[in-house]
Amino acid sequence: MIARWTFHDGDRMADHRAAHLNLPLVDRLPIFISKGDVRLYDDGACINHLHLTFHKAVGVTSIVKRVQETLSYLATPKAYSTLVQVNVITLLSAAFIIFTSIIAQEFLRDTALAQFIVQASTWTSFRTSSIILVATLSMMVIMIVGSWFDKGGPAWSVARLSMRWPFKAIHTPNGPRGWPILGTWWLMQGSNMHRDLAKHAWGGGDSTRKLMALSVGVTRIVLSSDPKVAKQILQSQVFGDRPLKQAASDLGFARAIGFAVQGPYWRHLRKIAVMHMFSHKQIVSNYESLQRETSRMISAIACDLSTDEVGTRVGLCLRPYLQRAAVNNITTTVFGRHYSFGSSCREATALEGMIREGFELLGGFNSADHLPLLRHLPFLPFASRCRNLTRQVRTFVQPILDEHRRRCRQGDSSVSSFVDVLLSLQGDQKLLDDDMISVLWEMVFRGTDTVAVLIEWALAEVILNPKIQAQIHKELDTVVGQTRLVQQKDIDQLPYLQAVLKETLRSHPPGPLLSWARIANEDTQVAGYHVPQGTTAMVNMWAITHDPTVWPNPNTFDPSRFMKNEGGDDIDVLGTDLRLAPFGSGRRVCPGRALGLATAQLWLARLLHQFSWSQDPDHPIQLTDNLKMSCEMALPLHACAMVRIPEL
Ligand code: HEM
Repeated sequence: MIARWTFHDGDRMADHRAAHLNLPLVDRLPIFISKGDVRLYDDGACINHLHLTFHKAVGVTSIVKRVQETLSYLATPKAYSTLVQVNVITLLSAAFIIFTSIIAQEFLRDTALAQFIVQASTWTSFRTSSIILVATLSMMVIMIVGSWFDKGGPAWSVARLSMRWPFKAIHTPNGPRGWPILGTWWLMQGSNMHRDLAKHAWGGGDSTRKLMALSVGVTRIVLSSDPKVAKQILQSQVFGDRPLKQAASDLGFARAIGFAVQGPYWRHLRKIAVMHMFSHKQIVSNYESLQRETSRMISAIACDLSTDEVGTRVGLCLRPYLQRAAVNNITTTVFGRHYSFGSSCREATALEGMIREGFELLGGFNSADHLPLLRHLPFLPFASRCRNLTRQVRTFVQPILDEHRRRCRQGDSSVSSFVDVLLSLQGDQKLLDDDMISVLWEMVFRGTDTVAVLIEWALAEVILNPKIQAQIHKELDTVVGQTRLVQQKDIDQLPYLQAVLKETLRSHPPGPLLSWARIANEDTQVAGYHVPQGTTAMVNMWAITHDPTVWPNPNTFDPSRFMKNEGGDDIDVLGTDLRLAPFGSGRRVCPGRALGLATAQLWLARLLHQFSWSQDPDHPIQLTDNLKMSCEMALPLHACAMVRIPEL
């Protein structure tokens, strides 16, 4: 490669090196250099080494440009948080100096040393720190007051200030006004966050429906509630990374598929996931264990069914059955192991505890993700909880890896679980143990609650709509009959059951905000708005699936909208059609979607084939959301069941 480049006066070296010459970045500061040391590389080898001298034309344009660059830097969130830190340090130093002079006066009294300390602190350090303090406080007050008047909250105000200086017209998205420093904090948490965000997006008209600006502390966010704009975000390479939350980072998830940054390592993991862990062959080979776990769940439910003294059926809380089956389903797939929950099995209890703790840490709102200074406060237990969990997970998973290795050495080369898949990788495909633990543990987190939550919602809707239940029973009896159990191969012949599941995914997407957000890795345009690098991008899938302009009568549970023979649209839910993309879309689409869907279809089919369900009069069903890591029913589903087809 022979690269030619004419440097113009005032050009930024760093940009040219990165953009045109493929040269290593030496400095990223927005400064203009007058002398340059340029090396040209071809395939890593230095082929030319030039010393260039630039002659700066000192004119009005270059001075304005220089001021503009400096102010742009000052108005970035990074500079803003530096300002806050300077302020805190200044306050502490001032307090320290006052304290020292008081002590000196008190203990050294009229000695020469005391007089020196008092004078020095009064006239030098104290004054200097006071000036810094007043200056930083005034800047903060100006920024805080300014941000109060700006749409989208303070993080957006800071970004706009940086982008628009001096007087550039940049089109940025609109959004609700935020509190100083905190921004629209109140909108970004709570069990109904997806609904609140949808109300704001719809309330602001077409522009905020397409793209709404929000701020939480220093985090600048854009949120889309429109299928076309959502597609633009999710399928773009620019939004191919995720913001690394403190929990994800402390739990080692930066080395797992969900949070690894786009690059050779992430591509390697995705390839392993697509080709080995979630390949059609692997999913088919899991059918047997899936059937076994489903049978165990159904037997447990059947075993606990009872009637009271007058023969009325007693209701069951279904959540524990679904959750435990989901954990076992995923642990047999991932580790090749089944756990006996509810017994005195210590491993099962530990596993349940770790999963619960992981959900709380990863699914909860952590202020330190948005105000990084808080991470340094020693009395917040978040970091130590993450460290404890990481230790526990390692202690739990490492022996499983070791045991699989031992079996392998003894000649057992069967590949039946994800652990086997990862251990069977050879050469440069091999992963380190710690990386394997992160990958496997992420699968356990992601694969566990989603399916259980989905089936709980599906059963609740079916029980509330007896006609729908009757139609599923009719379809099942026609296709499967009453003399055998549902098999995986029957699912294709059950279009109505599939439509019920799709309608559940539409009405109650398990990840209404697609769970984990994306981040812009460079400045870009979305829906005609400028979105700066580092902006967190979210999609409100719940808002899309409840938008009457996208789905007529969105609040009615109507599976026929997916039945072709009833005039419906049998759309693909795996990420191609953004009107219903509960598994996300693009390069970060859920790799476990086929497995998750196959599990949910079999569970629903078998639960409805083998039981007839009705409301528990003591616990009327309420369709209220509770958004945690996934969006579950706020009140767990209680229902009465009558056996239609016993476990064979
Ligand atoms: C009903 C079941 C499921 C639903 C609704 C669901 C939903 C999602 C969603 C919305 C995302 C984010 C996609 C995006 O950013 O575009 C995701 C990512 C992910 N899911 Fe699932 N999921 C399900 C089941 C599973 C299962 C069973 C597994 C694994 C065993 C799994 C593993 C993952 C992983 C590893 C990611 C991160 C992918 C990446 O960032 O590259 N999911 N899932």
